Amino acid sequence: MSEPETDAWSAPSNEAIVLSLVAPAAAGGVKPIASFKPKYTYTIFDDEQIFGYQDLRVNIQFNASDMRPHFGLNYSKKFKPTGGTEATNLKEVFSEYLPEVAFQKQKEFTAAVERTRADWTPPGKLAATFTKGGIAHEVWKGNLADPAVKQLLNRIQVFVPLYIEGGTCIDVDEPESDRWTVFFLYQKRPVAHEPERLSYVFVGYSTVYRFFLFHIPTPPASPSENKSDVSVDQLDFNQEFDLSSLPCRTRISQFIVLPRFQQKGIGSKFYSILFQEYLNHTSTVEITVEDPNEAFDDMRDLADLQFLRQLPEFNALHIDTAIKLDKDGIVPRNIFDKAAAEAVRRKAKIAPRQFYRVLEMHLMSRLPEPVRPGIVDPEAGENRKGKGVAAKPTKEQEYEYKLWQLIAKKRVYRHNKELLGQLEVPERIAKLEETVANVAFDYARLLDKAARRVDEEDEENETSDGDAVEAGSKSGKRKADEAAEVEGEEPAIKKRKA
Ligand SMILES: CC(=O)SCCNC(=O)CCNC(=O)[C@H](O)C(C)(C)COP(=O)(O)OP(=O)(O)OC[C@H]1O[C@@H](n2cnc3c(N)ncnc32)[C@H](O)[C@@H]1OP(=O)(O)O
Repeated sequence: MSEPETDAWSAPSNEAIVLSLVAPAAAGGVKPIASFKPKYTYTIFDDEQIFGYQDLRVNIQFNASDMRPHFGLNYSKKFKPTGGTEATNLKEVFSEYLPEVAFQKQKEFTAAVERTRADWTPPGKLAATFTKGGIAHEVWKGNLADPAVKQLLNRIQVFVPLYIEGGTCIDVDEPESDRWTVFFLYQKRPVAHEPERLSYVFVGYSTVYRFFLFHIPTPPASPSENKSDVSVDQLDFNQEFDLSSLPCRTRISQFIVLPRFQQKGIGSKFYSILFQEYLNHTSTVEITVEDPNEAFDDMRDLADLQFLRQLPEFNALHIDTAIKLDKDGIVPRNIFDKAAAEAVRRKAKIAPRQFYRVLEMHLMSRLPEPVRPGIVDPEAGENRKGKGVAAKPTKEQEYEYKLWQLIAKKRVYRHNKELLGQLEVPERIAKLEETVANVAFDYARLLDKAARRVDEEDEENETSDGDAVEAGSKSGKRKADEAAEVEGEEPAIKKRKA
């Protein structure tokens, strides 16, 4: 028997799968609000190919409000099982990612969408509202221990493998599920046939995990002091105490804005709301992000820069040009006021590496114009001001630039110590120079974005359940091929920024 012509029976999974948000249609049935294709399917299908169908379309529909899913298949021909080869069982594959309700009949799904209650609201509690592009948005916050939050998360987790490279779904049944907080982002849109009524349209979500911090206790100066120094030994597990009041590190784990809603400033706003939420949260000592990708990194860098620049004590940080460099080449400790910087960092609850990167970016933006790195390609041998003729810097300006480079070199060296330590000294120096040039290029790119940003947010009304201070920003693509980190701990080398 001849082998099946696999090409004729294979379909690229990124093309064959179509996800859509639907709402009740005026004349009955459902109507699509938005459709989009997955970005990644390699964790689900080998070589991102689905075998065994012709003219295949995998339709995954979601009721735009409660996100009840429906899995549907369309194809013109299915491969007949031959000698152990058979068509991929798509229902079986997707049952790992979608809840059981997704596999009910289309008419049951349609009836459920039609039945959506007019007063339906997302689970949890309303945490913040904002307006973007004239559309009202709401952020709802709930704990994973809440069955309604768990149900909604179960329905949308399929977006993790489809949109986050290397992302993994949360085990919603894990014993300590109450450590997860989920933020759901919704738009409120007028219903087509009843324009005076608004209905919820799911836009994205984020999950946040709480790590408790157990420190070796340092004796407090007074009994009332030192809320954050808690030792496991000090806790009396026979007594009832509120775990949620313990100091913690809060980690943004997954963060998704659906494709239809991207590139509109919505992700930046959502991040700022989360950041503000935990800035106001007394138990949170530090806000970190789990393995961010380049787009998220850019969004966060700009948001953090914008937020920090609102703090006078951050703006007061500067390069101390009076500092003298030792002949032995040891980098002085206080090129900027380290104690003051650390105080700002703690107040802003930003993890050390992220904070000191943003500070470097800010200090670079304050360098005198003739020495300030611009958007040039260091690998193309362009000078730091690009191909144009740069004004000649003074000696003092050159010295300030050198001090800035030393700050960046010291951090980059510490961050990549192991890797750089394997190189011979001349190579090590060259690699460090090259990395810092790339870092400067990346900062220049981000600073350019920050400067060009038209901040529409002031004209938009916004409220939140806490004090509404925003750190909104936009996003972009990152270039550096450098180190990654588990924030708050020492980093491992990974494709990210230095
Ligand atoms: C911790 C983690 O989960 S890491 C994984 C992050 N998640 C993903 O990668 C999943 C898929 N991607 C996404 O969910 C989204 O693309 C995100 C979250 C990364 C970014 O969300 P977005 O809503 O697109 O961000 P936002 O719109 O604020 O910024 C993106 C771009 O839009 C631009 N933009 C901002 N406001 C506007 C606006 N009003 N109009 C047009 N463009 C705008 C920004 O300048 C930015 O441009 P850039 O790409 O040149 O920098």
